[in-house]
Amino acid sequence: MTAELMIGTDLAAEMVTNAAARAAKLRESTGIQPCLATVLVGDDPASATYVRMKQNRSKKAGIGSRSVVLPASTTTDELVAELTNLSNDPEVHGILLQHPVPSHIDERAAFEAINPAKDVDGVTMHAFAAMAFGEPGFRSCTPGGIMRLLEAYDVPIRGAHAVVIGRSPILGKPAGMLLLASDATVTYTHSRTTNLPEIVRTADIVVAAVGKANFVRGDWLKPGAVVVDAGYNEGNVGDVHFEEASEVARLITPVPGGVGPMTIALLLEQTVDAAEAQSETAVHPVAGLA
Ligand SMILES: Nc1nc(=O)c2c([nH]1)NC[C@@H]1CN(c3ccc(C(=O)N[C@@H](CCC(=O)O)C(=O)O)cc3)C=[N+]21
Repeated sequence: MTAELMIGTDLAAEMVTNAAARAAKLRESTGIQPCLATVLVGDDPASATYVRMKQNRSKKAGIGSRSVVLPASTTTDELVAELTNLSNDPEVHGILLQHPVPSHIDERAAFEAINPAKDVDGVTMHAFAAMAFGEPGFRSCTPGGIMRLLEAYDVPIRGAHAVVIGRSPILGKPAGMLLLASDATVTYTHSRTTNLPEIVRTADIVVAAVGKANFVRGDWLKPGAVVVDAGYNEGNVGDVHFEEASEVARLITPVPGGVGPMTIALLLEQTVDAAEAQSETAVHPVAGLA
């Protein structure tokens, strides 16, 4: 092991402490209790575990949570109706629809039913455009968390070659956009990419977001590369073969304790951002869009 660890746990704890303090202040000054609604469709046990983790962490930070659990047979229309209700509910400030939803549901249509002012998980087209244009706004939580981690470890991004492995709508694709907005040279790779190891070998920064355990091998890496493992495979296993990679990389995120806690910390931070913004625009929460 020669790489230094990029640890998310401590930074995430600091972010959650700050979010909790802001939540308490908002409560005292306005009586508003920041509230995150989570929506889980179907009964995938891993998804249920993640949602529970998000709720527990919210509660500890003094952020209220509302849990909506819908059967796997839920239709797109029914899910859209539920998300529209939450979007119009003045007591809910942030909405998280757990991904993935069952395959018969049009996930994009569901995401777009989330009021952009409450899109604290950064899943709408509105949020994506803001990330792509480098404008302020809610970040997809894992990509946003990754950027905060890279900043905390002073990783140079401008001019660096970042290779993103994976192009999912809330992970790989926005991660690449945020890196591009910070002046990285970004290469997107995915399941149809040919010569993947050769491309990864040219990367200064690798973001692994494919959802395949131990997929990225040590000999795919340029010596001294910065490796961000955004994988969350069964048993807390990342997308990067950690032991091999840590012999070659300069900096690497562990799994667990790397990107995961940053994801949840950003979710809570953005929920408080949303509650603060909505407290100032009580009638039309979607400032500028109403
Ligand atoms: N709309 C949506 N937004 C998401 O952000 C989202 C999602 N859907 N679907 C599922 C993935 C997965 N995800 C994780 C968050 C935290 C950890 C995490 O904190 N993991 C701990 C280990 C787990 C533990 O502590 O037990 C760690 O890495 O240290 C993992 C995975 C968010 N996701």
